[in-house]
Amino acid sequence: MDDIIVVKKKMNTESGSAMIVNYEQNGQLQPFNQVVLMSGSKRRHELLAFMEPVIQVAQIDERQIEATYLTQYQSDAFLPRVAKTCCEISKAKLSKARESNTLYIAADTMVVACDQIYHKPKDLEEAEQMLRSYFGQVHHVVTSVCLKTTDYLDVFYAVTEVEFVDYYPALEPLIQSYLETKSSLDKSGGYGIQEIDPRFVARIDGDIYTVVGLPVAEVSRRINTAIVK
Ligand SMILES: Cc1cn([C@H]2C[C@H](O)[C@@H](COP(=O)(O)OP(=O)(O)OP(=O)(O)O)O2)c(=O)[nH]c1=O
Repeated sequence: MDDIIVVKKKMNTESGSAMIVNYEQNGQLQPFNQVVLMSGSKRRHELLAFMEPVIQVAQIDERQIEATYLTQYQSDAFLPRVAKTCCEISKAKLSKARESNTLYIAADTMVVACDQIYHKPKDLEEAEQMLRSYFGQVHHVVTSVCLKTTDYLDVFYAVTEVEFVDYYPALEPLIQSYLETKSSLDKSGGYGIQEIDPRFVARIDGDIYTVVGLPVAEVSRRINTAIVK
């Protein structure tokens, strides 16, 4: 993709990596009388509840798509390479979305830490390794979004930078009690920013809802803008 455009780069951070980037745009949003959110994520359901969406879940092989596009984008720096790959996963979630008068929405969230993609942990041991690796470090959370009506496609990604505090021993019981909840297991990167102890977090640079799984203000803005056009 040569036509990647940085739409917004509002955050004046040291690394300047909190941003929203267009990936693919075609056509104009058409009138719709229902919204379908293609996601099994409870967080996304809550964040988009104001649109009263119908919920469907796409069955796709995310790891296969990931392998294909990480190869295709291998000349990019790691973060945009992952983010573009993440966009392809969101697109794939809508590949069978064909009903007319319907706005389809899909998203995908990936955590990039230590130059790796952190997926959902396979067990609590992996969740613990992921969680501990964040302390004293900066990592990035990418959420891609695909908006689709019959002749309209808008795919973009948002990046939020998250910094955890340096580890200190008094955090230990807080880490343990978070892991005991087991709620890390269904989350990319093994944690939920909305549920970890707030003392873990030193800084969030970007939209916190990008971390939770859907940059909902940007979604809402794009839909409204498209309607006005
Ligand atoms: C990093 C992070 C992720 N998450 C969640 C959001 C997503 O539900 C999940 C990322 O996995 P995804 O594969 O993006 O989504 P999903 O499998 O839950 O749902 P679907 O593919 O059907 O849309 O991690 C949080 O809730 N909080 C966080 O801080």
